[in-house]
Amino acid sequence: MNAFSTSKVIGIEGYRNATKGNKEPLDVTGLALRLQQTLEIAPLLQTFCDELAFSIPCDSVSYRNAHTAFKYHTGELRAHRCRYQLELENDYLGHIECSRSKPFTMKETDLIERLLSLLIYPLRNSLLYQKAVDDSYRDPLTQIGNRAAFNEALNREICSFKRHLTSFSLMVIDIDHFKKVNDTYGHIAGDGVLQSVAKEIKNTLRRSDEVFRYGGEEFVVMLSNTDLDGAKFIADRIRKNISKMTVESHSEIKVTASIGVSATDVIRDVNDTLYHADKALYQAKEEGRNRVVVRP
Ligand SMILES: Nc1nc2c(ncn2[C@@H]2O[C@H](COP(=O)(O)OP(=O)(O)OP(=O)(O)O)[C@@H](O)[C@H]2O)c(=O)[nH]1
Repeated sequence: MNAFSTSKVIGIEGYRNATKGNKEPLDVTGLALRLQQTLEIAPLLQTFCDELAFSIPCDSVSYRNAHTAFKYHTGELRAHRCRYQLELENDYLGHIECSRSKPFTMKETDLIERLLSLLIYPLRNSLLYQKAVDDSYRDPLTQIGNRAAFNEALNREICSFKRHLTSFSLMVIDIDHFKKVNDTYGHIAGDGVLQSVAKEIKNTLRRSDEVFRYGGEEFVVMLSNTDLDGAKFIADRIRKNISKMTVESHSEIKVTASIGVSATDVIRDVNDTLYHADKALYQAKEEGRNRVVVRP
């Protein structure tokens, strides 16, 4: 048997067409209210899937958003599928796909479209909310996490250390004589340097490690499950890579950075790890810059 597959773009027009002549006992108001109870995308989709399962037998439902890379999947994928691109006033809201082992009837796809039409407004609100949350944790210049994001990540690591003694290391990275870069080449060039440094640090790290812009020309790197030796090795590599990097559109600018490193220790208070990394940074500055100083 060949798989039946349908693909369609659905927006508010889809709703108007799908509701024409539909006799399904769908509690539109009740569902609309339930869908408005959360701004989190996963619980919203869960509510939608529960309603869908109640109205139409489906083996799987998956959602993905190509703009945010968010994915949601429930159930087991089967051969017969109907797939919709969700749009509202030309805003792309993602793709949703339902599957099962027997074909969907026209009446069923009409009902799916009706349900989707109830989903799209709450979904757009969720996506806008998620974007606002993401933006509040991101530095707009370098597109890496900001200080608020770092504070959250640090709290998570501190809790994990207290509960399971999982070690972590911190690196504080400060660009040397950055004021001189701004004074000599201008603030736009200075911004370019910050972007290049953020990119260089990110490219040097493993995927599991995170870099944040702590403020001004200072960055913090969080290395989970990494001891002091491992952190020093990575810090040396970052320092070297920054000193060799080329700043886009300003190849004449040479940049170096000083790095202070510290790690958790069972004897010392875990809350002081940042303080010690910062102290190590000051020592690196005092000792002549463009170097890594480790403070156990
Ligand atoms: N272009 C640009 N400059 C910034 C930004 N944030 C902070 N700065 C500049 O960063 C510079 C920091 O200078 P200082 O704190 O004196 O440090 P420094 O010149 O790097 O000297 P050392 O750290 O001692 O090596 C100041 O000139 C700030 O104006 C930014 O977002 N963009």
